[in-house]
Amino acid sequence: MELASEASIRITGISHDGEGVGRLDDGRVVFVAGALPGETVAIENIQKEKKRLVASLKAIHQAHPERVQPPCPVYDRCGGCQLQHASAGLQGDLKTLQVRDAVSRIGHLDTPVLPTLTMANPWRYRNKGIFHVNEASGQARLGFYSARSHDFVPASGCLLFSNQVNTLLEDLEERITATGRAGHIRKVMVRESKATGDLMLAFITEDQAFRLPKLVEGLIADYPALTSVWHNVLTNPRLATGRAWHHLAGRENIQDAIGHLTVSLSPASFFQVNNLQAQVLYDEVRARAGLTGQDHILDLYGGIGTIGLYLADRAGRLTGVESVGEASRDAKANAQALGLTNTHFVTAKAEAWLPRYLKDQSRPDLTIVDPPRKGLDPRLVDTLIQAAIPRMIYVSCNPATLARDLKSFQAQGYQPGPIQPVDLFSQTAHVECVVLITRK
Ligand SMILES: C[S@@+](CC[C@H](N)C(=O)[O-])C[C@H]1O[C@@H](n2cnc3c(N)ncnc32)[C@H](O)[C@@H]1O
Repeated sequence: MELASEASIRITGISHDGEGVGRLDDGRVVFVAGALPGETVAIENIQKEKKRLVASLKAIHQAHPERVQPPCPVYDRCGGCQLQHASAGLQGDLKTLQVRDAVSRIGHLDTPVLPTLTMANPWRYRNKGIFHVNEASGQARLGFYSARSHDFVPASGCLLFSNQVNTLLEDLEERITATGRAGHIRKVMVRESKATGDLMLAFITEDQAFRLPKLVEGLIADYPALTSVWHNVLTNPRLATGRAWHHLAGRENIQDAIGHLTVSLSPASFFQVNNLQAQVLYDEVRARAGLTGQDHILDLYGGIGTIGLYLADRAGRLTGVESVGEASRDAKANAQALGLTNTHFVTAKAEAWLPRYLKDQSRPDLTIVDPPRKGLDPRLVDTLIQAAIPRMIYVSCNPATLARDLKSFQAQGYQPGPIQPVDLFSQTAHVECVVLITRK
């Protein structure tokens, strides 16, 4: 439904999706992609989208002094980045604002939010990407979808990936086209080790079998850096990848590193997408951990064990809990490779596992939680509170659910310390946060 054609407004805030936020003359809030706080802009196509008003940016009357020209040629169409029109410094300030807004508006908390730790060089940092395969007039292209749509945008040459990955993607477009069977492949996943330069590639299809073995043989022969190739079967289109992984060629795992920690990971395992900033994030965890060398650390939502293993030199004992079996197995292998004997990794849902564990084990000295965007399961929050867990470090990739969960902890006698945002996702609206939560 279109409500008014045009208006001129002042942008006063930033949404969690990176849109500028302002008000129409009648006081209603409107979200404008591409507009920055402090700017005066002309907007058009003011429409209701779900429960909010959105508008297109028509012209900028007064630009933010740190507005920059987005370097990506498809930025206005691609849904991957939202903040390329802001300088790197301004992106950090906007993320700090986003976190402050979530903490006060959703959490109703006065917890301080520290300035966001940003990257010195905020480009070509991503170590993983999932690209849609699109076929038009017989030519296969790899790319992303526009924001909130299935409009395909070609993305070979993406500035968040290395030249090596972009070269592979461009060549892959030609090779997939040459098979004449582009429709067989829905997506491809690429992982690049920032430590070794090795590449892992996965072809994602709806079919149970992968039917282009010659494509794999050719790639392995021509790309020495391509050390691992997989097939993933995706039957639920709402997911990024399916549960079934079949090994096609090369090694099963790829090695990568976060700071001093070298790890091995399989294709199904979660790994922070930005190695350099993951180290900054983990150092922030370490700075809050207050470890004595004897402590028992519980690393919930542990992935391949990286946070716990990063701290293991200062721990007496480490228990990791992760719901994806492949990731837990990687965690065990990683601990073994490091020669650690004081670690234990469990495949389980943290909310189901913790109550059972606490029945016959003493409370951990430090509990780390690092959930996906939906935040902590309410049952886990209840268990942590009931057990009077003394010290927790919450690592979050979603300020809104972090604020919601902090509110629950604060209401039950916990004190969140200052929140440290870390920018692991430069050019996008996403931000990671670390906070220590102690029992009063
Ligand atoms: C944001 S990642 C963090 C992983 C790890 N801490 C790191 O820094 O790489 C969240 C992890 O939680 C896992 N996960 C999701 N739901 C879970 C649950 N209910 N219980 C345990 N782990 C879960 C995911 O598979 C994923 O590996």
